[in-house]
Formats: sequence, structure tokens, C-alpha cells
Amino acid sequence: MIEKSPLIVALDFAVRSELDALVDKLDPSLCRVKVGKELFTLYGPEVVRDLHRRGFEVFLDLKFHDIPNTTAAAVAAAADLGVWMVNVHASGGMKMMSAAKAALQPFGKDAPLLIAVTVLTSMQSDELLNIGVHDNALAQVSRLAMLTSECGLDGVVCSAQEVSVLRGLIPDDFLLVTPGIRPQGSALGDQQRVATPTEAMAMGSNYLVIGRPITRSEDPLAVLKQINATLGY
Ligand SMILES: O=C(O)c1cc(=O)[nH]c(=O)n1[C@@H]1O[C@H](COP(=O)(O)O)[C@@H](O)[C@H]1O
Repeated sequence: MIEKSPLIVALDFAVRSELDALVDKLDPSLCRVKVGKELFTLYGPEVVRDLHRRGFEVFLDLKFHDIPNTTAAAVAAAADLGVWMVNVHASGGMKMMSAAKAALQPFGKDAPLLIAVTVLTSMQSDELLNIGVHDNALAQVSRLAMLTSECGLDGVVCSAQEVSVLRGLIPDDFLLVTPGIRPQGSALGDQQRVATPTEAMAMGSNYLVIGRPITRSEDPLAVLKQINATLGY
């Protein structure tokens, strides 16, 4: 049961003062936050610790994809940092995902949620074909979600467009985290498989990842509150 807003705000910033200006306005009761590759590469774990000090639950989105030993160690390092959610690429395979899951065992109930990215929301089926995947996006997402579930992970990252099909394939408590969220009228940018916040929730998403429509708006707090209100939070 999700007790607060399902929104996860993607803090994709290169300039620390811009990040701080946004985070000063946000309230941990309104959303969770995501630290991705750009912010982490520039500022490292200290930025996560700072967000924790401010009371935010942090999704560390580094999309680990490596040999099982390396991925497991990286996931354990994320758990040491005390993050709420961490992710790997499901295409790293079952051995990699199982090793990542096993690495969290010593953390017990303090372990972060472990989620696997299926097919990036910036990709369509034609681009999958380019990289040698002959199934369409829905079939590939479904395959990777089932493998992820078999490995005992907590859920997957997928687009909202796959959610209703996945709900029929996997256990009810499996988390579906959906980026590619665009409120009506927002620019798509590089996102391809998109949905509005209301559509994504209606289809059965558990968490909605939203970046630019909030962070690049003139009044991020107002947009965040408006999206929460449309979802009943
Ligand atoms: O794992 C992710 O968070 C992720 C997976 C995916 O398939 N697509 C995707 O957009 N993301 C992330 O979600 C965020 C979306 O940001 P906006 O496109 O600005 O809303 C970015 O930080 C992406 O890195």
C-alpha cells in the first residue's frame, strides 16, 4: 500500500545551486526524489546524504549493468548509503539480478527496493530491432519483467503503456515504476513511450518518475502540487 504521493521527482541537474534551489522548495511529504547519473557523477554520495538529511527518500538511479560480482557490490554500496530504491538493468541477465538480490540479504528490512529497468522509455520497437531485439517493446518488457520477478526483485521500470499487460503476468505486489510521464501538453523531449500521470495510475503504476515537466517549469512546486492533486494526493 502506497501511503503517500506516488511521484518521484528526477533531480537531473548539473549545477548544484539549481538543485538546491529546487530542493529548498520541495517537501518530503509531497514526493520522493531520484538521483541519477549526472548528479551522482558530479557530486557523489554526498548529494544523497544531503537529501537524506532533508528527509527525502532517495531512488538512486544508476542502472547498474555489469558482471554479477560487480553489480552485487554496487547494489550493496547503495544499500550502505541508505537509499530507498536502487536499480539495475534486467538485460544484465538472471545471474546478475540474482547476485544483486543476494547482496541485499544482510541488510534485512533496511534493504532498498531493488528494481530492474526493462526497455528504456526513450526506445520504440524499431530501435530494439537495431540492437538485435526482434520482439516489440511490449514483448521484450514482458519477458524482462518475468525474469526480474523470478529473480525475486521488487519490481521493474517500464513505461505506463506496458503496465496493464504486466499486471496480468506478474504477482500483484510487484512494483511497476514508470518514467516517460508527461502531463497533457508537456514537451515529450526524448521520451517515446509516454502517458499522462492520470493514465499511468489508472493503468496500475505504483510510482511515477517525472523530471523536466516539473524541474524545468517556472514554478516546480505548483506543478508538483497540481499533479498530486489530479491523483488525489
Ligand atoms: O530508470 C529510470 O528512472 C528511467 C528509465 C527509463 O526507461 N526512462 C527514463 O526516463 N528513466 C529516467 O526517468 C527520468 C525521466 O525524466 P524526464 O524525461 O525529464 O521526465 C530521467 O531521469 C531518466 O533517466
